Order: sequence, then structure tokens, then C-alpha cells
Amino acid sequence: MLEVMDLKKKFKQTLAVDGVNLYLEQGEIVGLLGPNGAGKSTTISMISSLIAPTSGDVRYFNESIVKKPQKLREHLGVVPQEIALYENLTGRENLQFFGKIYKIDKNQLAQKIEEVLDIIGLKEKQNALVKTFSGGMKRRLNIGVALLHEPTLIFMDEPTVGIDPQSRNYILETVKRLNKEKNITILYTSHYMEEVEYLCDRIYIMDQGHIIAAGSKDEIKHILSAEQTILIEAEDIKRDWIKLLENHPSVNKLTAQDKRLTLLVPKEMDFFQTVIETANETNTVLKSVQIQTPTLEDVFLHLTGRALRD
Ligand SMILES: Nc1ncnc2c1ncn2[C@@H]1O[C@H](COP(=O)(O)OP(=O)(O)OP(=O)(O)O)[C@@H](O)[C@H]1O
Repeated sequence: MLEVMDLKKKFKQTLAVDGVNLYLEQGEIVGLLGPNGAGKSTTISMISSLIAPTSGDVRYFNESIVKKPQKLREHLGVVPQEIALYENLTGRENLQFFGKIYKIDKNQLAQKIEEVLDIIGLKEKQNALVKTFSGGMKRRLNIGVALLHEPTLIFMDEPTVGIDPQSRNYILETVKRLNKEKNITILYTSHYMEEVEYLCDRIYIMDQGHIIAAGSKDEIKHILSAEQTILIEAEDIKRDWIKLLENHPSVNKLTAQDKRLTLLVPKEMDFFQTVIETANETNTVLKSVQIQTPTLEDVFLHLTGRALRD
């Protein structure tokens, strides 16, 4: 349905997107996962034809949208990261305003607004001014605006940033429902790996302008099939203990955060004994040691040496 080929974007000195290749099949939810500044929003803006690429191409049903964006624009709903609403209008008035911009027929629009208010769960609040809305309600209305013209494809750019858990769950469920019930294809951008893990059929992991891994959840986790993650909690994480573990030949990656250590070691290794011995040597009081199957977060750590949310 949509194919992105060797897409690049340079802003003066910054190469924000550096040769991205990806595709979307009809009916999929595809995740674009990466830390802040990875180039996700820039990629979304280029494949929505909002900004022109420096080089590369985006093909929608085999036609370049760089040259002919119209067909994609008719079918595409974009939920931008920044909330784009009028604070001094009510929820309903915002939908009416954007409906007119999309040139939706007047009679159809009234019916469409009812439907959208239902989907985003804002029927009761429709006549309140947007400036009185919570962050989560604004995000939901932002999604509603993108649904007005019945898109078959939606790009969502971090739609759950900075909102309460209840609204977040509501949005995640709405994304699932839109996909299942209306067969809408969705490209979902996030730096929360648990969201992407929950929602998406396939995942692209992006960092520093590059796609660094791609595949189904299982395929991506398979990257780490040769490794195990060891999570350690201790009373105090001392520098000399970190040094001992870091210098151990079997430790492929180590991250320390507060009173926790995460290690990646080869799967066949029985590393438990080493953890105990090195802790004793440095007078570290252990609270727990857990061995885990890899998560997407571990994959990211493995590929980049950094945590997804630094
Ligand atoms: N208009 C612009 N002019 C100059 N640099 C830009 C512009 N837009 C983005 N960048 C830079 O390009 C890089 C990628 O930014 P982008 O917003 O695409 O990342 P992101 O993965 O979406 O991160 P975030 O989640 O923080 O939005 C960053 O270094 C950013 O500072």
C-alpha cells in the first residue's frame, strides 16, 4: 500500500532522516519506535507529504506522493504530536471547523461528527470549551479531527505523550478498534515500547535517522535469542562492582540506574554465581536477581548501547 524508499531529510547541518526504507500493507498496525530525536516525526511529515524529502521516494499504491500527493491526502488522517485545536471553541465546534476545511458535505458532516464523538468518547463533553479539557481529552479530540474524512490510513505521532493512564488506555483501545472494525491501516509512532508491543503487528526501530531493526515482535526479539537479560536490585550500586561486571568477558551490555543493574550475557551462561561472587567481593547487598526473556527495550539496548528513554 505504501512504500518508503531510501528517504533522507537534511536540515542545514542535521541529517534528521538518513536512508529510511519501510512499507505498510493494508490492514496492518505498524510501529515506529525510537527515542526522542530519532527522526520519527520528520519521517511521518515526509510520508504525509507535509515536507519534501531531500532525496528518496514515497509510493502510495505505486505512485510517487512526492510528485502526486493528492490521492494519499484524500485517504490519509494524520494525528500530529502537537495538539492542533482551537482552545476557545468547543469540542464540537472544532470538529465542525475542521470538517469544513476537509470540505465534507454539510449534512454528512453532522452525522460524521456524531460518529467521531462516539469513537473518541467525548459525546458528553462536546459542548465544553477545549481550554477546559484535560490533556487526554485534547489528544482524543485531536484523533477525532483526523477521523472526520473517513481515512483508510492513519499516521499517529506519539498520541499518548503526557497524558493520564486512563486516557492512554482509551487511546490504545481506540487504535485497536479502528484497525479491527474499520480495517484502517495505522502507522503508530512512539517511544514507549510497551505501547508498540501491545498494538503493532510489525515494528521498525529507529535511531539517529536510521532504521536499526525491522520485523514482527518475535523476529525482533529473536535478535537477542542468543542472550539473556539479568536484572539485579541491590541496596547500593558501587562503582567498583560495576567495573568488575563491565570487565567480565561474558557481559555484552551493562546499564546502571539508581539501585538497579541490567546485564546482557550469553544465554548458555550460568551467570548467577558470578553476580553473587562479585557482589560479595565489593560488599554489595543484593535485593533480587532475575533472569528475563528479552523485551524490545533490551533489543534497543543491544543495538545502540543506550536505553530507549535516556
Ligand atoms: N525543522 C527542523 N529544523 C532543524 N532541525 C530539525 C527540524 N525538525 C527536526 N529537526 C532535527 O531532526 C532530528 C530528528 O527530529 P524528529 O522530531 O524527527 O525526531 P523524533 O524521533 O520525532 O523525536 P521526538 O519524539 O522528540 O519528536 C532532531 O535532531 C531534530 O532536532
